[in-house]
Amino acid sequence: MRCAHAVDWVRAAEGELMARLPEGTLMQRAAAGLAACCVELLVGGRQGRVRGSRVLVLVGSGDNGGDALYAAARLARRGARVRAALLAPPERTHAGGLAALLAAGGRTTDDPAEAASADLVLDGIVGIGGRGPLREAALPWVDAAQAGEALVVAVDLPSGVDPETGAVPGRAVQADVTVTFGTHKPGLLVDPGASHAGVVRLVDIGLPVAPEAGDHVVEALQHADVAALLPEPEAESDKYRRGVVGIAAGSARYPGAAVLAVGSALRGGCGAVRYVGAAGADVVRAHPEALVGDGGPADAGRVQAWVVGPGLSQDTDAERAVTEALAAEVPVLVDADGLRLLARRGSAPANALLTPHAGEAVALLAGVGVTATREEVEGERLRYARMLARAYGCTVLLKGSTTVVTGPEGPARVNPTGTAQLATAGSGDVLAGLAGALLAAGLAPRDAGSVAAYLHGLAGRISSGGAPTCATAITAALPEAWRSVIAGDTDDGIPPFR
Ligand SMILES: NC(=O)C1=CN([C@@H]2O[C@H](COP(=O)(O)OP(=O)(O)OC[C@H]3O[C@@H](n4cnc5c(N)ncnc54)[C@H](O)[C@@H]3O)[C@@H](O)[C@H]2O)[C@@H](O)CC1
Ligand SMILES: [K+]
Repeated sequence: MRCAHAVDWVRAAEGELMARLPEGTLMQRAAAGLAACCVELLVGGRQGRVRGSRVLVLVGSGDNGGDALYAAARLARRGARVRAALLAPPERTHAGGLAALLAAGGRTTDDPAEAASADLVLDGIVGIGGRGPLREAALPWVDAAQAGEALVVAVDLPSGVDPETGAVPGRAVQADVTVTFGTHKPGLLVDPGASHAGVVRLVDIGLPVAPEAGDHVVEALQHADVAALLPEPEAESDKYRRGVVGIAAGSARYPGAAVLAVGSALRGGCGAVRYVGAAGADVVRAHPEALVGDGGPADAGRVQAWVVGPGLSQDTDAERAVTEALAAEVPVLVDADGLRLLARRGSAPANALLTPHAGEAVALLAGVGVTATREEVEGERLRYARMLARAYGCTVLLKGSTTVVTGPEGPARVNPTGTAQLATAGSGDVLAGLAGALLAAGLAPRDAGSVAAYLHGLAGRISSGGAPTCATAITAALPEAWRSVIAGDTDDGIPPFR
């Protein structure tokens, strides 16, 4: 599991550690890790070696600039031609770092053309002390670097990305690689910040970051974590013991949503799928193994979890389905039209899992008296997901370029497997059915939501392979995604936090 800690925690943990270590130890650990990563990139890059390669360091006024300068000094000692652009006045530039770089043969520069011709640009403008967008003085350098061929390596965090939220309030560095110290920062794991970070490398500087300590605020599952959560049939299992999921979805106008949700639920690890709603004939035709009833959730017989909402419409039958599913006293996943109906109530049972996209999140927020736009939700998805979880008193899975799953308390989970190819009609219905099946199989709402998002993202990648995909193909790829997780295949192929 990858964990991210809040900035205050990082500063406190660094303070405690620094008090026990000789001065400068942590910065040297950070700089050594950063330099090692740059060496690897330069050796693997167009120069094929460190000696003679051109490195430009963008240096801000804080310790982030210090890290960058010390790392650059190490590269200069190995023969790189290093230039430093000092973006802050000399008295606010890290003195020790600058002295080390000059002693190693590096020079300062005022010429942004250096950024255009560099092999590697180090962004040491701001780290966890950064607030707001890139400032004026940095722009010519960053523009030249991004227009050129250089690999852009962000030090701790791409400058211009909010460390806590991942918000990008204006211009920010677009990094190829981010080398972060001690722990991930939340802004690296959540879009839009995550999309600016490129591949994220973590350098251990000795902070006590074990997930078991529970000090982190954001976490991202990896293959092994998901494998440990997946339901597995036991020798004595039968379809009822494995769990039955009820699906109240689809309408005369949108039968496809029901067909898709049932199809993914059938591949989601529970024992049986019961369907109720207006699309029974279509569901049976597509999935003869589904159990189909004509009443509402209250007449459906026993299930271990409900999924209510995909393609349901918002008429009185739909309203009844939502009311009955919520009253069933089993975990209930509410999606799509179900969310619009739920917004009118302004609350949900504690074992509910709400799965809005940003637009539905806006409606849910309005239901509890909060006005926000879609763009605001997408810009600060951690904050709004948490706000919804607290207001409705249950677990919320906020879909989007980084899907966030969170309860009212505890770390938020962000999904690392997503791909823009998942933004296709019916994809949400597939996710809902899959998560509902996992709920019925006994996973807690947070686990069911995050495991479903993980598998759904993998299946999207498998079915896409870079080409457009569709909801039916995503469903068909779910077994392969599941197998790759339990086989312990490497998850290196997943660009981190994209
Ligand atoms: N605290 C520690 O023990 C360690 C800190 N480390 C490094 O130190 C960094 C934190 O250092 P600082 O606390 O000095 O903070 P930063 O270096 O992140 O930046 C703070 C400085 O930047 C200015 N600033 C804020 N927003 C800006 C913006 N948008 N544009 C330009 N300037 C802006 C502030 O006025 C302040 O002078 C970490 O990100 C990490 O790189 C590492 O060396 C590891 C150890
Ligand atoms: K930085």
